[in-house]
Amino acid sequence: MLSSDFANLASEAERMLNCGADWLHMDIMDGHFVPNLTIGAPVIESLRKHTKAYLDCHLMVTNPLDYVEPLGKAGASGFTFHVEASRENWRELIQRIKSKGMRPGVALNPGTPIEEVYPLVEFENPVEMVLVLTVEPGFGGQKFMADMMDKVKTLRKKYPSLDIEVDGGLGPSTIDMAASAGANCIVAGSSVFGAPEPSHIISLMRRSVEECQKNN
Ligand SMILES: O=C(CO)[C@H](O)[C@H](O)COP(=O)(O)O
Ligand SMILES: [Fe+2]
Repeated sequence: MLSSDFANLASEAERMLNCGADWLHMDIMDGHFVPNLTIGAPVIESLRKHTKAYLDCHLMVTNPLDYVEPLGKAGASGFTFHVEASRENWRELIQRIKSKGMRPGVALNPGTPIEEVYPLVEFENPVEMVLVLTVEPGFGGQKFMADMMDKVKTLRKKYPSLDIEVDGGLGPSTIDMAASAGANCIVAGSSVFGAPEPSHIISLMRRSVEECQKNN
């Protein structure tokens, strides 16, 4: 939703769901972890009044723990925090996210090695999704970093049933790389909102993921 018209968020959300989106990806940025500031719990709470959709919150914030309670109350569905922002407290974070009824995920920046997320996936109370950033976090509309696909391949080999989300620069020209590497949750902002027919882009990307899953 980062590429949506924020002044018309509810109708933009409905439009994307009508175009076939499964989830709404909500980029929460604090102007500190990343050099951009977007939305927080009050906006999630307002949007929740207009939709029952899965709100997939991606927290690009320095103190994710501070957001658990407000986002839980606001009606967030998924809570994906950054491994770079939770090296001291990820165990507590996962536990608190689950206790608020949200689904925990962990994200990693392009410069962070994939090994850093293994303990969170293998923990007795694990994260349920890994988000591999395929651009530097902070802004939509950037170029897809194909070299991040090695991370996706490594994760898929190690964890065959894990939800692996790719985020940044996904669209018709990059989806096959991500899908064949093993990603099964696709975030796309500018390619979808910038298309004359967003539904065509969404179904093209869904087909690519389904084809790759069939062949594996
Ligand atoms: O987390 C993000 C940026 O930090 C966004 O979710 C991502 O960039 C999606 O936008 P686009 O598809 O335009 O790249
Ligand atoms: Fe994101």
